[in-house]
Amino acid sequence: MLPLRIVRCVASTWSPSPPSCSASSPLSPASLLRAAGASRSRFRAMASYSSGSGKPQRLLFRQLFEKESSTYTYLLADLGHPEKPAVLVDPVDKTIDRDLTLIKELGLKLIYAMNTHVHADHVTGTGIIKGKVPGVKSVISKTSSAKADHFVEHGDKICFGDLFLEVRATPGHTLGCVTYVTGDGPDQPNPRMAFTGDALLIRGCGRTDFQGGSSHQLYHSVHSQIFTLPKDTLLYPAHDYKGFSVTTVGEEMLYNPRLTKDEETFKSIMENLNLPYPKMIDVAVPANMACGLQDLPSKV
Ligand SMILES: N[C@@H](CCC(=O)N[C@@H](CSS)C(=O)NCC(=O)O)C(=O)O
Repeated sequence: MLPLRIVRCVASTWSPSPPSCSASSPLSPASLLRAAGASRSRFRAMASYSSGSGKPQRLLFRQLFEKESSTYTYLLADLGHPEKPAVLVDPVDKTIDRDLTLIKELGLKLIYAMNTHVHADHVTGTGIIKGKVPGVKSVISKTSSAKADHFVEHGDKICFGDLFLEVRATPGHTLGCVTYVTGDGPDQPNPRMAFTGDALLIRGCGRTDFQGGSSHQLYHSVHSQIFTLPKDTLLYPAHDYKGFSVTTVGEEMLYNPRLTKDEETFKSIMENLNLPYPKMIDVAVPANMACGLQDLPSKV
């Protein structure tokens, strides 16, 4: 377990011209913060898999679903980098083989298996992935107090190739929840994309009745860290129970039935959800505090 931070930004506000990254040596600060210099003509040859503006994008993006817990896992990779470095956000133990087969078929190099928070309804796939793919590092927020290889905090950047994700602290569903947001810059995905975990669900939000949850914190997290993103930012939650797959900041600011209300009304809504505890909570939380069997021997 290394206390190594992935990249620490000097301030919690985002630079308009963020540094570019490279995954050739993912943990070296020099490669993580390499000055922008990649050839734009190289980008034009890349296939576009993201829902961008028509301009060819270097991001490969896949939304993957685990149906028992209604969990979304996200695969992102930099196709513009020779190694095609990739990250998985919120992998689930039950769908690891599917995800790793896809990564292999697409010729990607998985470097980080990341969690938005300590999940209560399913066991994360990060620990088992580490055992199956040598070199993959697990990532979770420091505030979560869970085990992982790397702990991130608000303001950090997680680089894969020349793309990166910003870390935004969005506590409220749990104390350690973070939202990962694609970078702000000319060669980063446009529109931006935010992986909100359980902080913001489509037309809903994460419950706040256990794991250090707080409706006060969640209200302020969403309003200060998610609703301040550009309105066309695509929002991808960790769960959906209604058949939705993606939303936008603008859409949720208009139509989210909880977070469009004033804070007192929001608190009252959250106090009266009356949801049963997740079926797997007693298994999932202890396992996920160890990042899902973090220290399994390799080649499980
Ligand atoms: N029935 C499911 C758990 C459903 C649930 O509680 N979902 C959580 C996110 S996973 S901890 C939640 O925050 N839901 C908010 C909502 O409004 O539904 C199970 O037993 O696993």
